[in-house]
Amino acid sequence: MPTLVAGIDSSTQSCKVVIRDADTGELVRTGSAKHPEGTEVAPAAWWDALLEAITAAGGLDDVAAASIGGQQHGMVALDAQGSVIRDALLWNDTRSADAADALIREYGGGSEGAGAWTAMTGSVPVASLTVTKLRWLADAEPRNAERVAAVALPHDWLTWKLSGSTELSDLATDRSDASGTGYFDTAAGSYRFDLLARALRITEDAARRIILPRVAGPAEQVGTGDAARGWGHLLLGPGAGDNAAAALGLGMSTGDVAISIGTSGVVSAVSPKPIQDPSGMVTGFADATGEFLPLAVTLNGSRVLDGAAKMLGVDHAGLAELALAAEPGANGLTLVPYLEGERTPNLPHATGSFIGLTRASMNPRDVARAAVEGLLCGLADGLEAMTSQGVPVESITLIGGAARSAAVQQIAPAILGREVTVPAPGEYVADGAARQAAWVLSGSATPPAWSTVQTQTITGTPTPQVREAYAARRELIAARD
Ligand SMILES: Nc1ncnc2c1ncn2[C@@H]1O[C@H](COP(=O)(O)OP(=O)(O)O)[C@@H](O)[C@H]1O
Ligand SMILES: O=C(CO)[C@@H](O)[C@H](O)COP(=O)(O)O
Repeated sequence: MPTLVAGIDSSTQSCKVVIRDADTGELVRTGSAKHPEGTEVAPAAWWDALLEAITAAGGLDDVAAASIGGQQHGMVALDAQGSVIRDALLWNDTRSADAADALIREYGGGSEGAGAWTAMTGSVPVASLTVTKLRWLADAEPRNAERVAAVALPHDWLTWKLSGSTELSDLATDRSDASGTGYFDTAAGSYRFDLLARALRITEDAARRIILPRVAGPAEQVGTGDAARGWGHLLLGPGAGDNAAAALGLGMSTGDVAISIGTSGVVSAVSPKPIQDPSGMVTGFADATGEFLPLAVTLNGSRVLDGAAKMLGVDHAGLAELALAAEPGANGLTLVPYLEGERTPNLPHATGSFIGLTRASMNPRDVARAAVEGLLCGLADGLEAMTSQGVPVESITLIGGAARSAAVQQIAPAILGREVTVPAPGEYVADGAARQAAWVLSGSATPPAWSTVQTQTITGTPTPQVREAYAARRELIAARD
């Protein structure tokens, strides 16, 4: 009987579980369950979905270790009894945009404030980061803020739930997710209680009494499963932020870039040194192995295509067919896809716009093409921001739900100006978590060398004119919103 490990991806839209052979990485079974809609979610819904996905994956009775990768930044505020104080504000909830501005102003504002934050944490605060959500809580719901005894992130809280513990001191996380809070010094690898204090408008002494999950090493066991559920045999890994878990699942190293098109659009790259970008385009997070994982993240990923398909009355295959039937540039039509506001660039109150509609372009093919091109142009901007920080780019791998779109796969090389590789459809975040679990189990210095991911390489003729048109129109929207 092979030794089995479980990897979990608790992402924005769903929870996925993969069970793999710890030695070879071979996929044994899977399960998934949906998450509720919305940018404010009761963490209990993630727990229910995790239990459902575990059951769908055949349970954990024969599994030796598990790790969780999760959507980053979500604020899970706990009281002294370990109860959730209010629904979690997710990474894509923009109500804390003013709080982000205020936190930057308090350090000098503008480039001075942004520079101070990158020096302290690696990132400029935007509404996505937990620190801004805590400031929002302090200002909008002071009674709730007063009750905060611990702050966790989605993956930390779920790992704690898997353990069955109700002791706040058992909360544990990893560097990758801690680095996305905005109160963690990513370069030094330690919490900044002064920033937690500032966020909550309390003294640093009071902030030090708030429990933040212990930051475990990349392959450190953080507990065991809940014995009451029959999981006492299960070793628990520290888990990771979803993007860091994906990097582990893909086996990325310096020079490799992943472009993930899930709910978020993410450009990520492994870096041996911390990245600090005061422009805020690139966030200087950590990875799940001891290195760094700068990201450029948009709020508008797969749902741009979900929305376009719905508008055109087609499914995803139909949308891809329409987009591929159109010419590059969509007859002059551009979609600036800020449907949920935007984070990169930081335009939390922006809305989306079709620009350049004419009688020639007002047809389903060009609308579909503009949707795919607009989505990819936002990601190309993120890639450019990454290279401008000196991050090397040798290969680009497309992952996430919308990377299954034939149109995304075919049009990406033209917009990015580089070939892309597309791995077989899979759950790379959950796979990375499973690899971490196998690493924890092995006790070895490096993650297990599972067989490499099979990929297909796709090339295309670059279409810089499409990006130029997009850039000009993006600036119109930035000036407007
Ligand atoms: N073939 C496809 N073409 C375009 N989008 C797709 C396709 N298949 C799935 N998606 C979209 O991918 C998203 C889910 O991807 P996923 O990476 O699991 O997201 P998340 O990690 O944010 O929960 C959904 O918005 C879904 O509609
Ligand atoms: O905010 C970020 C990263 O900074 C997002 O990438 C979230 O981590 C959500 O990821 P998906 O659920 O869209 O994959």
